[in-house]
Amino acid sequence: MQKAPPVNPVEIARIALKRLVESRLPPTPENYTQFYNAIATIKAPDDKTTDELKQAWQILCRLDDAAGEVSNTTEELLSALASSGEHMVSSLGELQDAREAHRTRSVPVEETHGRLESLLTNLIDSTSTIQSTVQTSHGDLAAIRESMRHIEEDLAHNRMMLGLDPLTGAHNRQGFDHLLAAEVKRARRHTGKLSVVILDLDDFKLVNDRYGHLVGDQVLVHVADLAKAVLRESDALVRYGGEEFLLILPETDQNGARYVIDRLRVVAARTPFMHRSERIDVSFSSGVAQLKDDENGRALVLRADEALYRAKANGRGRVELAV
Ligand SMILES: Nc1nc2c(ncn2[C@@H]2O[C@H](COP(=O)(O)OP(=O)(O)OP(=O)(O)O)[C@@H](O)[C@H]2O)c(=O)[nH]1
Repeated sequence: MQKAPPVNPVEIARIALKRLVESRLPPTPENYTQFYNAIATIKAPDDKTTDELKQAWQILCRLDDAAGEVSNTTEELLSALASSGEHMVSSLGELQDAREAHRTRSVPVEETHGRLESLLTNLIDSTSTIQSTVQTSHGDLAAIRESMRHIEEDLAHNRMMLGLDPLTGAHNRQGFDHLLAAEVKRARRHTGKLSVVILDLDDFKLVNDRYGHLVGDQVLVHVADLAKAVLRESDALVRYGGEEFLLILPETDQNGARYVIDRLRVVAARTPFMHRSERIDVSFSSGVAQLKDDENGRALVLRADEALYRAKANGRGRVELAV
């Protein structure tokens, strides 16, 4: 699988930093800006597939919202119809009583009596027609409500699949924005603790070159599985780039995040990927950032990315904490 082209400023900033490190220029703001602008110009988001995916994602979210609203409205309609149905049944009874009372009273005016009786009969007829319509609509709406429930389930499933990377089963970039925004919000409401780790496999190109892309893919799946085993239920694993993963760690400070990385390193060393009885060891570099007050998700990820590139520049296989 090829690395997706950059689609947002964080991605562009990430590549700019990488190129800056590779070119061995001092990381001054001027140099950074120059690289950023150059890359933003060259690598504008032009990948149709990614754009289409993004649109499909947005449509799905909107559809999901709309389905929720229709479902609520239907529910309200159902209860309104049920109560007005009850109303009609009781007025029907009242009308019948009135007709009965009128009949039993000896009213001499025959004509008035006749008119009144036919009026009451009409009223009874129309009320009973409305009542049977209400009954039919009630059945129809109940059926619509049931199919809406199925659509909601399908949409939820599609949205989940759209947010997952098909190779590793980790969340993909599409699902990531949504997840991170939700976790930043949650952190603000609770303890405020949230850390993000970006993890990049070292010299992964060598694995592909030596064993082929398919084996490279299997190694990526292996690493994702190890990460999933190490993470808590509430943590999220994102396939952030080709051979890059991002961990969202709620309720976790920098030290906790570092602990998670160390655990993953130990587990990866103990459980190497085996290819035809040959051991393929993977090492990774990582950058950790803990959410600051008044910082948004993008800025948090950018700081983790900067830390990652320091880890790469300082010799690989290491973890660096963001400043
Ligand atoms: N098999 C496989 N390889 C991938 C995938 N996505 C990216 N890659 C490969 O990952 C490699 C990344 O290479 P580089 O960016 O040079 O990084 P690296 O070799 O890991 O070296 P450093 O990151 O600098 O330590 C390339 O060979 C990509 O083809 C994928 O989905 N499957």
